[in-house]
Amino acid sequence: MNELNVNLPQASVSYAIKIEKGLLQKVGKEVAQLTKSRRVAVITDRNVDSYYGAAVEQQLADEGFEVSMIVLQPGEQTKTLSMMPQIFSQLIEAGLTRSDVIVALGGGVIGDIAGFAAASYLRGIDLVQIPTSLLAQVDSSVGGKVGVDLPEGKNLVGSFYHPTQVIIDPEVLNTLTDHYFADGMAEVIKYGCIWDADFFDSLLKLESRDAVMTEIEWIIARCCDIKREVVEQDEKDKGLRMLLNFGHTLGHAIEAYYHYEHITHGHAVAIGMATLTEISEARELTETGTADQLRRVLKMHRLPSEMEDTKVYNDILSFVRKDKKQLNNQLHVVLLNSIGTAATHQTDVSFFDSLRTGGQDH
Ligand SMILES: NC(=O)c1ccc[n+]([C@@H]2O[C@H](COP(=O)([O-])OP(=O)(O)OC[C@H]3O[C@@H](n4cnc5c(N)ncnc54)[C@H](O)[C@@H]3O)[C@@H](O)[C@H]2O)c1
Ligand SMILES: O=C(O)C(=O)C[C@@H](O)[C@H](O)[C@H](O)COP(=O)(O)O
Ligand SMILES: [Zn+2]
Repeated sequence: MNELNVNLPQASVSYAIKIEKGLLQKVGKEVAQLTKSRRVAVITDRNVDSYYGAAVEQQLADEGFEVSMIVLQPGEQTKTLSMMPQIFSQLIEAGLTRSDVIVALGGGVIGDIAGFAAASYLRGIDLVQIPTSLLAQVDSSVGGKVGVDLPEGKNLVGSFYHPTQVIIDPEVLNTLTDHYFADGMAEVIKYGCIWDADFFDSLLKLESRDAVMTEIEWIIARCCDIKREVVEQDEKDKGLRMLLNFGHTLGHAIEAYYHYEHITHGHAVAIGMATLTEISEARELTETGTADQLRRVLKMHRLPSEMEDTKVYNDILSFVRKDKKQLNNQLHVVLLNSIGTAATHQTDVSFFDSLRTGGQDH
Protein backbone atom coordinates (compact mmCIF):
# COMPACT_ATOMS: atom_id res chain seq x y z
CA MET A 1 0.00 0.00 0.00
CA ASN A 2 1.08 3.57 -0.75
CA GLU A 3 0.09 5.91 2.05
CA LEU A 4 0.52 9.68 1.98
CA ASN A 5 -0.44 12.19 4.64
CA VAL A 6 -1.76 15.67 3.98
CA ASN A 7 -0.95 17.98 6.89
CA LEU A 8 -2.47 21.44 7.21
CA PRO A 9 -1.66 22.46 10.78
CA GLN A 10 -3.04 26.00 10.32
CA ALA A 11 -6.44 24.46 9.51
CA SER A 12 -6.06 21.71 12.14
CA VAL A 13 -6.45 19.22 9.30
CA SER A 14 -4.53 16.02 8.68
CA TYR A 15 -5.65 13.08 6.58
CA ALA A 16 -4.33 9.98 4.90
CA ILE A 17 -4.50 9.07 1.23
CA LYS A 18 -4.38 5.28 0.95
CA ILE A 19 -3.67 3.73 -2.46
CA GLU A 20 -3.83 -0.02 -2.99
CA LYS A 21 -5.21 -2.41 -5.59
CA GLY A 22 -8.24 -4.18 -4.11
CA LEU A 23 -8.70 -1.61 -1.29
CA LEU A 24 -12.41 -1.30 -2.09
CA GLN A 25 -12.86 -4.80 -0.64
CA LYS A 26 -11.78 -3.43 2.75
CA VAL A 27 -13.75 -0.21 2.67
CA GLY A 28 -16.07 -1.15 5.57
CA LYS A 29 -13.13 -1.68 7.91
CA GLU A 30 -11.40 1.49 6.70
CA VAL A 31 -14.47 3.66 7.42
CA ALA A 32 -15.09 1.91 10.74
CA GLN A 33 -11.58 2.89 11.88
CA LEU A 34 -12.36 6.55 11.22
CA THR A 35 -15.56 7.07 13.14
CA LYS A 36 -17.66 6.05 16.11
CA SER A 37 -20.77 6.95 14.13
CA ARG A 38 -23.28 4.26 13.13
CA ARG A 39 -24.80 6.01 10.11
CA VAL A 40 -23.29 6.51 6.69
CA ALA A 41 -24.76 8.07 3.55
CA VAL A 42 -23.02 6.95 0.37
CA ILE A 43 -23.42 9.52 -2.41
CA THR A 44 -22.68 8.05 -5.82
CA ASP A 45 -23.91 8.12 -9.41
CA ARG A 46 -25.89 5.52 -11.33
CA ASN A 47 -22.91 4.15 -13.28
CA VAL A 48 -20.65 3.74 -10.28
CA ASP A 49 -23.55 2.38 -8.23
CA SER A 50 -24.17 -0.32 -10.83
CA TYR A 51 -20.57 -1.56 -10.54
CA TYR A 52 -19.64 -0.97 -6.91
CA GLY A 53 -22.66 0.30 -4.94
CA ALA A 54 -23.92 -3.02 -3.63
CA ALA A 55 -20.45 -4.20 -2.53
CA VAL A 56 -19.68 -0.96 -0.69
CA GLU A 57 -23.13 -0.94 0.94
CA GLN A 58 -22.71 -4.55 2.07
CA GLN A 59 -19.24 -4.01 3.51
CA LEU A 60 -20.39 -0.98 5.49
CA ALA A 61 -23.43 -2.92 6.73
CA ASP A 62 -21.14 -5.80 7.76
CA GLU A 63 -19.33 -3.34 10.04
CA GLY A 64 -22.64 -2.43 11.70
CA PHE A 65 -23.35 0.82 9.84
CA GLU A 66 -26.86 1.85 8.92
CA VAL A 67 -26.28 2.73 5.27
CA SER A 68 -28.30 5.01 2.95
CA MET A 69 -27.48 5.13 -0.74
CA ILE A 70 -28.04 8.44 -2.55
CA VAL A 71 -27.71 7.75 -6.25
CA LEU A 72 -27.46 10.73 -8.64
CA GLN A 73 -27.50 10.99 -12.43
CA PRO A 74 -24.00 10.67 -13.90
CA GLY A 75 -22.40 13.67 -15.58
CA GLU A 76 -21.28 17.25 -15.07
CA GLN A 77 -24.85 18.55 -15.27
CA THR A 78 -25.49 16.97 -11.88
CA LYS A 79 -22.91 19.30 -10.29
CA THR A 80 -25.37 22.15 -9.83
CA LEU A 81 -27.02 24.08 -7.00
CA SER A 82 -30.41 22.75 -8.06
CA MET A 83 -29.35 19.26 -6.88
CA MET A 84 -28.64 20.39 -3.33
CA PRO A 85 -32.20 20.47 -1.88
CA GLN A 86 -32.76 16.88 -3.03
CA ILE A 87 -29.47 15.73 -1.47
CA PHE A 88 -30.15 17.56 1.81
CA SER A 89 -33.68 16.07 1.99
CA GLN A 90 -32.28 12.58 1.52
CA LEU A 91 -29.67 13.18 4.24
CA ILE A 92 -32.40 14.33 6.64
CA GLU A 93 -34.59 11.37 5.70
CA ALA A 94 -31.65 9.06 6.38
CA GLY A 95 -31.40 10.60 9.86
CA LEU A 96 -27.79 11.76 9.43
CA THR A 97 -26.60 13.75 12.43
CA ARG A 98 -23.46 15.83 12.94
CA SER A 99 -21.49 12.84 14.14
CA ASP A 100 -22.27 10.75 11.02
CA VAL A 101 -20.39 10.37 7.75
CA ILE A 102 -20.87 11.04 4.05
CA VAL A 103 -18.95 8.77 1.68
CA ALA A 104 -18.36 10.19 -1.82
CA LEU A 105 -18.12 7.15 -4.11
CA GLY A 106 -17.49 8.23 -7.68
CA GLY A 107 -15.67 10.55 -10.04
CA GLY A 108 -14.91 14.24 -9.61
CA VAL A 109 -18.53 15.28 -10.07
CA ILE A 110 -19.61 13.14 -7.12
CA GLY A 111 -16.56 14.10 -5.04
CA ASP A 112 -17.23 17.82 -5.58
CA ILE A 113 -20.99 17.78 -4.96
CA ALA A 114 -20.95 15.24 -2.10
CA GLY A 115 -18.07 17.22 -0.58
CA PHE A 116 -20.11 20.41 -0.85
CA ALA A 117 -23.07 18.64 0.80
CA ALA A 118 -20.78 17.43 3.61
CA ALA A 119 -19.39 20.95 4.07
CA SER A 120 -22.85 22.54 4.32
CA TYR A 121 -25.17 19.94 5.87
CA LEU A 122 -25.55 20.76 9.60
CA ARG A 123 -22.58 23.15 9.03
CA GLY A 124 -20.28 20.26 8.24
CA ILE A 125 -20.14 16.51 8.75
CA ASP A 126 -17.32 14.03 8.14
CA LEU A 127 -16.48 13.17 4.56
CA VAL A 128 -14.64 10.14 3.18
CA GLN A 129 -13.58 10.36 -0.47
CA ILE A 130 -13.55 7.10 -2.45
CA PRO A 131 -12.61 8.31 -5.94
CA THR A 132 -13.40 5.90 -8.77
CA SER A 133 -12.32 7.77 -11.93
CA LEU A 134 -8.67 8.37 -12.81
CA LEU A 135 -9.25 12.12 -12.62
CA ALA A 136 -10.71 11.85 -9.13
CA GLN A 137 -7.92 9.51 -7.96
CA VAL A 138 -5.11 11.81 -9.12
CA ASP A 139 -6.70 15.19 -8.45
CA SER A 140 -10.21 16.01 -7.25
CA SER A 141 -10.36 13.79 -4.13
CA VAL A 142 -7.30 15.54 -2.65
CA GLY A 143 -6.98 19.15 -1.56
CA GLY A 144 -10.45 20.00 -0.27
CA LYS A 145 -11.95 21.99 -3.14
CA VAL A 146 -15.66 21.13 -3.21
CA GLY A 147 -18.51 22.88 -4.96
CA VAL A 148 -20.86 23.20 -7.89
CA ASP A 149 -21.04 24.95 -11.26
CA LEU A 150 -23.26 27.88 -12.24
CA PRO A 151 -24.36 28.58 -15.83
CA GLU A 152 -21.96 31.57 -15.71
CA GLY A 153 -18.93 29.45 -14.87
CA LYS A 154 -17.32 26.38 -13.30
CA ASN A 155 -17.10 25.82 -9.56
CA LEU A 156 -18.43 29.28 -8.79
CA VAL A 157 -20.02 28.19 -5.51
CA GLY A 158 -18.16 26.03 -3.04
CA SER A 159 -15.73 25.86 -0.20
CA PHE A 160 -12.52 24.28 1.03
CA TYR A 161 -13.54 21.19 2.98
CA HIS A 162 -11.14 18.34 3.54
CA PRO A 163 -11.97 14.65 3.80
CA THR A 164 -11.05 12.59 6.84
CA GLN A 165 -9.53 10.03 4.48
CA VAL A 166 -9.08 9.31 0.77
CA ILE A 167 -9.39 5.64 -0.18
CA ILE A 168 -8.05 4.81 -3.64
CA ASP A 169 -8.41 1.43 -5.34
CA PRO A 170 -6.81 1.61 -8.83
CA GLU A 171 -8.54 -1.65 -9.82
CA VAL A 172 -11.86 0.15 -10.23
CA LEU A 173 -10.35 1.98 -13.21
CA ASN A 174 -10.81 -1.23 -15.23
CA THR A 175 -14.49 -0.36 -15.72
CA LEU A 176 -13.86 3.27 -16.73
CA THR A 177 -14.43 4.15 -20.41
CA ASP A 178 -11.46 5.18 -22.58
CA HIS A 179 -12.89 8.68 -22.85
CA TYR A 180 -12.88 9.23 -19.08
CA PHE A 181 -9.53 7.49 -18.70
CA ALA A 182 -8.13 10.09 -21.12
CA ASP A 183 -9.80 12.85 -19.06
CA GLY A 184 -7.81 11.72 -16.04
CA MET A 185 -4.61 11.59 -18.10
CA ALA A 186 -5.01 15.31 -18.86
CA GLU A 187 -4.59 16.10 -15.16
CA VAL A 188 -1.74 13.56 -14.89
CA ILE A 189 0.04 15.33 -17.78
CA LYS A 190 -0.65 18.69 -16.08
CA TYR A 191 1.42 17.62 -13.05
CA GLY A 192 4.35 16.72 -15.30
CA CYS A 193 4.08 20.08 -17.07
CA ILE A 194 4.01 22.29 -13.98
CA TRP A 195 6.16 20.33 -11.54
CA ASP A 196 8.17 17.33 -12.70
CA ALA A 197 9.90 17.01 -16.09
CA ASP A 198 11.06 13.43 -15.37
CA PHE A 199 7.48 12.43 -14.64
CA PHE A 200 6.43 14.05 -17.93
CA ASP A 201 9.12 12.07 -19.79
CA SER A 202 7.92 8.84 -18.21
CA LEU A 203 4.42 9.53 -19.58
CA LEU A 204 5.92 9.71 -23.08
CA LYS A 205 7.11 6.11 -22.65
CA LEU A 206 3.68 4.76 -21.69
CA GLU A 207 2.06 4.58 -25.08
CA SER A 208 -1.28 2.98 -24.27
CA ARG A 209 -3.87 2.71 -21.51
CA ASP A 210 -2.58 -0.81 -20.78
CA ALA A 211 0.95 0.52 -20.40
CA VAL A 212 -0.27 3.25 -18.03
CA MET A 213 -2.14 0.62 -16.01
CA THR A 214 1.09 -1.34 -15.44
CA GLU A 215 2.44 1.70 -13.54
CA ILE A 216 -0.86 2.99 -12.20
CA GLU A 217 -0.24 2.80 -8.46
CA TRP A 218 2.97 4.74 -8.80
CA ILE A 219 1.41 7.30 -11.16
CA ILE A 220 -1.51 7.98 -8.80
CA ALA A 221 0.85 8.23 -5.83
CA ARG A 222 3.15 10.68 -7.65
CA CYS A 223 0.23 12.92 -8.65
CA CYS A 224 -1.30 12.87 -5.15
CA ASP A 225 2.10 13.64 -3.66
CA ILE A 226 2.62 16.66 -5.92
CA LYS A 227 -0.86 17.91 -5.03
CA ARG A 228 -0.14 17.31 -1.33
CA GLU A 229 3.08 19.33 -1.55
CA VAL A 230 1.34 22.25 -3.28
CA VAL A 231 -1.77 22.29 -1.07
CA GLU A 232 0.27 22.07 2.14
CA GLN A 233 1.99 25.32 1.14
CA ASP A 234 -1.11 27.16 -0.10
CA GLU A 235 -4.36 25.57 1.02
CA LYS A 236 -6.60 28.51 0.06
CA ASP A 237 -5.31 29.01 -3.50
CA LYS A 238 -3.72 32.43 -3.00
CA GLY A 239 -0.40 31.73 -4.71
CA LEU A 240 1.42 28.47 -5.43
CA ARG A 241 -1.78 26.41 -5.69
CA MET A 242 -2.83 28.42 -8.75
CA LEU A 243 -0.25 26.37 -10.69
CA LEU A 244 -2.73 23.46 -10.47
CA ASN A 245 -4.97 25.61 -12.67
CA PHE A 246 -2.64 25.30 -15.68
CA GLY A 247 -4.91 25.05 -18.76
CA HIS A 248 -8.04 25.68 -16.70
CA THR A 249 -8.69 29.36 -17.50
CA LEU A 250 -9.49 28.41 -21.09
CA GLY A 251 -10.63 24.87 -20.19
CA HIS A 252 -13.30 26.08 -17.75
CA ALA A 253 -14.47 28.69 -20.29
CA ILE A 254 -14.86 25.96 -22.93
CA GLU A 255 -16.90 23.80 -20.54
CA ALA A 256 -19.19 26.69 -19.58
CA TYR A 257 -19.59 27.79 -23.21
CA TYR A 258 -20.89 24.29 -24.03
CA HIS A 259 -23.22 24.31 -20.97
CA TYR A 260 -21.18 21.44 -19.44
CA GLU A 261 -22.23 19.12 -22.26
CA HIS A 262 -20.29 17.75 -25.24
CA ILE A 263 -16.83 18.34 -23.77
CA THR A 264 -15.60 16.95 -20.48
CA HIS A 265 -13.20 18.55 -18.00
CA GLY A 266 -9.99 16.73 -18.95
CA HIS A 267 -10.51 17.24 -22.68
CA ALA A 268 -11.21 20.95 -22.15
CA VAL A 269 -8.12 21.29 -19.92
CA ALA A 270 -5.99 19.50 -22.56
CA ILE A 271 -7.05 22.08 -25.16
CA GLY A 272 -6.46 24.85 -22.61
CA MET A 273 -2.91 23.66 -21.79
CA ALA A 274 -1.86 23.22 -25.45
CA THR A 275 -3.45 26.45 -26.71
CA LEU A 276 -2.02 28.56 -23.91
CA THR A 277 1.44 27.08 -24.37
CA GLU A 278 1.33 27.81 -28.09
CA ILE A 279 0.47 31.46 -27.36
CA SER A 280 3.11 31.85 -24.64
CA GLU A 281 5.75 30.23 -26.84
CA ALA A 282 4.91 32.66 -29.66
CA ARG A 283 5.37 35.48 -27.13
CA GLU A 284 8.75 34.03 -26.08
CA LEU A 285 7.54 33.42 -22.52
CA THR A 286 7.98 29.66 -22.90
CA GLU A 287 10.97 27.68 -24.19
CA THR A 288 10.72 26.87 -27.90
CA GLY A 289 9.54 23.33 -28.56
CA THR A 290 7.46 23.05 -25.38
CA ALA A 291 4.09 23.19 -27.18
CA ASP A 292 5.26 20.41 -29.53
CA GLN A 293 6.24 18.18 -26.60
CA LEU A 294 2.91 18.83 -24.95
CA ARG A 295 0.89 18.11 -28.10
CA ARG A 296 2.84 14.87 -28.54
CA VAL A 297 2.04 13.54 -25.08
CA LEU A 298 -1.60 14.65 -25.34
CA LYS A 299 -2.00 12.86 -28.67
CA MET A 300 -0.39 9.71 -27.27
CA HIS A 301 -2.97 9.71 -24.49
CA ARG A 302 -5.86 10.38 -26.91
CA LEU A 303 -6.43 13.97 -25.94
CA PRO A 304 -7.11 16.97 -28.20
CA SER A 305 -4.85 20.02 -28.49
CA GLU A 306 -7.31 22.39 -30.13
CA MET A 307 -11.00 23.01 -30.73
CA GLU A 308 -12.34 21.36 -33.86
CA ASP A 309 -14.29 24.54 -34.63
CA THR A 310 -11.93 27.46 -34.02
CA LYS A 311 -14.74 29.97 -34.75
CA VAL A 312 -16.14 29.36 -31.25
CA TYR A 313 -13.08 30.94 -29.58
CA ASN A 314 -14.61 34.43 -29.86
CA ASP A 315 -17.54 33.38 -27.73
CA ILE A 316 -15.43 31.27 -25.35
CA LEU A 317 -13.35 34.37 -24.56
CA SER A 318 -16.41 36.06 -23.05
CA PHE A 319 -16.35 33.27 -20.42
CA VAL A 320 -12.61 33.76 -19.89
CA ARG A 321 -13.42 37.36 -18.91
CA LYS A 322 -15.54 36.02 -16.04
CA ASP A 323 -12.84 33.70 -14.65
CA LYS A 324 -13.01 33.73 -10.85
CA LYS A 325 -9.28 34.15 -10.30
CA GLN A 326 -9.11 37.81 -11.12
CA LEU A 327 -7.60 40.70 -9.26
CA ASN A 328 -8.50 44.21 -10.44
CA ASN A 329 -9.67 42.86 -13.82
CA GLN A 330 -6.40 41.02 -14.27
CA LEU A 331 -6.54 37.31 -15.03
CA HIS A 332 -4.07 34.90 -13.48
CA VAL A 333 -2.78 32.58 -16.17
CA VAL A 334 -0.31 29.80 -15.52
CA LEU A 335 2.42 29.60 -18.17
CA LEU A 336 5.16 27.02 -18.52
CA ASN A 337 8.75 28.23 -18.52
CA SER A 338 9.53 24.84 -20.02
CA ILE A 339 8.23 21.33 -19.31
CA GLY A 340 8.45 20.83 -15.54
CA THR A 341 8.34 24.45 -14.35
CA ALA A 342 5.56 27.01 -14.39
CA ALA A 343 4.68 30.43 -13.05
CA THR A 344 1.57 32.54 -12.62
CA HIS A 345 1.30 35.70 -14.77
CA GLN A 346 -1.17 38.54 -14.46
CA THR A 347 -2.65 39.60 -17.74
CA ASP A 348 -5.99 40.46 -19.32
CA VAL A 349 -8.14 38.72 -21.86
CA SER A 350 -6.18 40.36 -24.71
CA PHE A 351 -3.51 37.72 -23.99
CA PHE A 352 -5.77 35.36 -25.95
CA ASP A 353 -6.30 37.77 -28.90
CA SER A 354 -4.52 35.52 -31.40
CA LEU A 355 -7.40 33.05 -31.00
CA ARG A 356 -9.93 35.53 -32.34
CA THR A 357 -11.20 34.78 -35.81
CA GLY A 358 -12.42 38.34 -36.57
CA GLY A 359 -15.03 40.45 -34.82
CA GLN A 360 -15.40 40.98 -31.10
CA ASP A 361 -16.53 38.59 -28.43
CA HIS A 362 -19.71 39.62 -26.64
N1 LIG B 1 -12.09 19.42 -6.55
C1 LIG B 1 -11.02 19.40 -7.33
O1 LIG B 1 -9.89 19.68 -6.89
C2 LIG B 1 -11.17 18.99 -8.76
C3 LIG B 1 -10.03 18.65 -9.51
C4 LIG B 1 -10.19 18.26 -10.82
C5 LIG B 1 -11.47 18.15 -11.38
N2 LIG B 1 -12.54 18.45 -10.62
C6 LIG B 1 -13.91 18.27 -11.15
O2 LIG B 1 -14.09 16.89 -11.40
C7 LIG B 1 -15.11 16.74 -12.38
C8 LIG B 1 -14.68 15.72 -13.42
O3 LIG B 1 -14.45 14.49 -12.78
P1 LIG B 1 -14.54 13.10 -13.59
O4 LIG B 1 -13.78 13.19 -14.84
O5 LIG B 1 -14.24 12.02 -12.63
O6 LIG B 1 -16.06 13.08 -14.02
P2 LIG B 1 -17.33 12.25 -13.50
O7 LIG B 1 -17.46 12.28 -12.05
O8 LIG B 1 -18.47 12.71 -14.34
O9 LIG B 1 -16.94 10.75 -13.90
C9 LIG B 1 -16.77 10.44 -15.26
C10 LIG B 1 -17.71 9.31 -15.70
O10 LIG B 1 -17.14 8.08 -15.32
C11 LIG B 1 -18.08 7.29 -14.59
N3 LIG B 1 -17.29 6.54 -13.64
C12 LIG B 1 -16.59 6.99 -12.57
N4 LIG B 1 -15.88 6.01 -12.04
C13 LIG B 1 -16.12 4.90 -12.76
C14 LIG B 1 -15.65 3.57 -12.73
N5 LIG B 1 -14.74 3.15 -11.84
N6 LIG B 1 -16.13 2.69 -13.62
C15 LIG B 1 -17.04 3.08 -14.56
N7 LIG B 1 -17.49 4.33 -14.67
C16 LIG B 1 -17.03 5.23 -13.78
C17 LIG B 1 -19.05 8.29 -14.00
O11 LIG B 1 -20.30 7.69 -13.78
C18 LIG B 1 -19.11 9.34 -15.12
O12 LIG B 1 -20.01 8.93 -16.11
C19 LIG B 1 -15.35 18.12 -12.96
O13 LIG B 1 -16.53 18.65 -12.41
C20 LIG B 1 -14.17 18.92 -12.48
O14 LIG B 1 -14.46 20.28 -12.37
C21 LIG B 1 -12.42 18.86 -9.33
O1 LIG C 1 -7.04 21.75 -6.66
C1 LIG C 1 -6.80 22.75 -7.34
O2 LIG C 1 -6.42 23.81 -6.83
C2 LIG C 1 -6.98 22.73 -8.79
O3 LIG C 1 -6.91 23.76 -9.44
C3 LIG C 1 -7.23 21.41 -9.45
C4 LIG C 1 -7.99 21.52 -10.76
O4 LIG C 1 -7.63 20.40 -11.54
C5 LIG C 1 -9.51 21.45 -10.58
O5 LIG C 1 -10.13 21.40 -11.83
C6 LIG C 1 -10.14 22.48 -9.68
O6 LIG C 1 -11.49 22.14 -9.42
C7 LIG C 1 -10.16 23.87 -10.25
O7 LIG C 1 -10.50 24.73 -9.24
P1 LIG C 1 -11.01 26.20 -9.50
O8 LIG C 1 -10.79 26.89 -8.21
O9 LIG C 1 -10.22 26.77 -10.64
O10 LIG C 1 -12.44 26.09 -9.87
ZN1 LIG D 1 -8.94 20.21 -13.25
